[in-house]
Amino acid sequence: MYNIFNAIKKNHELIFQSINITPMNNTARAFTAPGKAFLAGGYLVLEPIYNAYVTALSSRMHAIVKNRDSDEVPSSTITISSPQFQEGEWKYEVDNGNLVKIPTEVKQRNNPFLEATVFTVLSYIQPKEKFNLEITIFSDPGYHSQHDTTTKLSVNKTKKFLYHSKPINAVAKTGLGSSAGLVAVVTTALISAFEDGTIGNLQNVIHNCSQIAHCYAQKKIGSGFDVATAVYGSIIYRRFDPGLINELFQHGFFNSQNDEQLKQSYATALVNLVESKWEFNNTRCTLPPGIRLLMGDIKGGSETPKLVSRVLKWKSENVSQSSELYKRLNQANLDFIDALSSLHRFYTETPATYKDFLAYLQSTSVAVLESNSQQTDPKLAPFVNLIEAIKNIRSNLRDLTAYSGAEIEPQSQTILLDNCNEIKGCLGGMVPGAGGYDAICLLVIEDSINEFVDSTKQDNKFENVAWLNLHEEDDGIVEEQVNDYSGLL
Ligand SMILES: Nc1ncnc2c1ncn2[C@@H]1O[C@H](COP(=O)(O)OP(=O)(O)OP(=O)(O)O)[C@@H](O)[C@H]1O
Ligand SMILES: C[C@@](O)(CCOP(=O)(O)O)CC(=O)O
Repeated sequence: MYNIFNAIKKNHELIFQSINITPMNNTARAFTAPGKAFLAGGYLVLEPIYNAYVTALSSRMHAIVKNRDSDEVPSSTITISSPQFQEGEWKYEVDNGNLVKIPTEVKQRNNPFLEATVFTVLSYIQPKEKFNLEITIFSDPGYHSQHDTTTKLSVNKTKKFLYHSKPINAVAKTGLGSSAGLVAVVTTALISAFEDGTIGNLQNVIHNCSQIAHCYAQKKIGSGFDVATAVYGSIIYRRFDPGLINELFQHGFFNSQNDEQLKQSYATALVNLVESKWEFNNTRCTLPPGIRLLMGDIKGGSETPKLVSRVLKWKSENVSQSSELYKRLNQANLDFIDALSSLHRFYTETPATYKDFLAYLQSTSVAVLESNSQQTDPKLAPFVNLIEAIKNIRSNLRDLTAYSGAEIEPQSQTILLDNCNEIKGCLGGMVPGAGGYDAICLLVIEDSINEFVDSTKQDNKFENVAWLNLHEEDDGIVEEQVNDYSGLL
């Protein structure tokens, strides 16, 4: 009979054949993973048939991992510190003979995302030798409120971080996906501590482990767009089958965590899942040349789980109305994705003409273009299609708001986005992700961005918006220079 366990083991050994499972002493490596702006596909992306468009950001989560002398500790230890936050240290002591075990923090400090990451990676790799790992986390300024902070720079001034006076749970977030970035970068740091190669060939393993750990920490299976973006960068994303992870979480191990046989079969199921090929879309993308993402943090906030459960309830109770609306919203999302790729083609084929049109658009606004739509130059079509797609995404999200009662594009956000459309250089904007009162995302012509921001500063229509100092950087996980963190570690 074909022995599935041996097949899995063989594959596992193949993946790790270049990996030295004993951590290398006193070496350090640094990695970063980006935050996200979810431009198109919210709600629909919960189903594995719809594509979404997610942009990776210049705000990144950092992890520097060091292998310390294992003789310094009584048993294998992972110490994770996040020095920008009060009480930001979590220490996990584990037994190499018993790694398929949910670790407890030595001082009972709870960080479900770190706990889930340590649990998942150690159950997956099961290092045989004793280890003593030290991981330091930093998050770029965009992730959290900048209120009540002090700044520290690295010696060579390439890294700048804000230090908060409170613990992580008491500091307001801006919604860039801090937990997804954290899980992805700590997963990478942990896996890399046991290998001596580059991370390129481990990207899918890192992604799958991170998705499993993130779902485990959240106690729910979201679409995973934030974790996928943290690993792969800006992507057109269609989710994986949620059944993959559901099945793992229904394993008997979670009901009887001391049963040796269940531990073994859980580890086998985990290895199998991490190393299998997941069906999902992670096609790389990037915004067209000369077009910049501008994100505004809004005073106020919304809770994604509440919005999601309201939409899902309405959807299940209104099957035909919801399927028609989903169809229209999906078409608008696909038109948005198509418009962006036609702009890339336009630029590649005739860069000079593309730049001329961008310059023309700098002198006008979406509101003016809409009022003159009859006279618009037909050559402007690729840009007009983008503007039109954004308009259609918004009008369908407003319908979703009205039908479901979930405040996805509430009236104050409609007014704000319409006001942005009055300003020269803005090609339109939307409520990102689940929407609500958290944020807005705009596409603005790069050369107009300073003028755009300045004109909003003098206008009280924009008093509730704080423009975030970030832009698209389309890379996923990358390895950084450890020296760039000197003075901070
Ligand atoms: N710099 C950090 N250091 C330590 N833990 C962190 C850090 N950033 C995030 N976390 C962990 O992630 C949790 C926040 O995760 P949560 O999913 O609530 O927010 P988020 O991912 O930023 O949300 P959103 O998807 O809306 O952006 C924190 O409570 C903490 O456990
Ligand atoms: C509503 C949803 O589709 C997007 C949530 O996005 P955000 O966390 O608001 O950026 C949920 C999900 O995809 O998990």
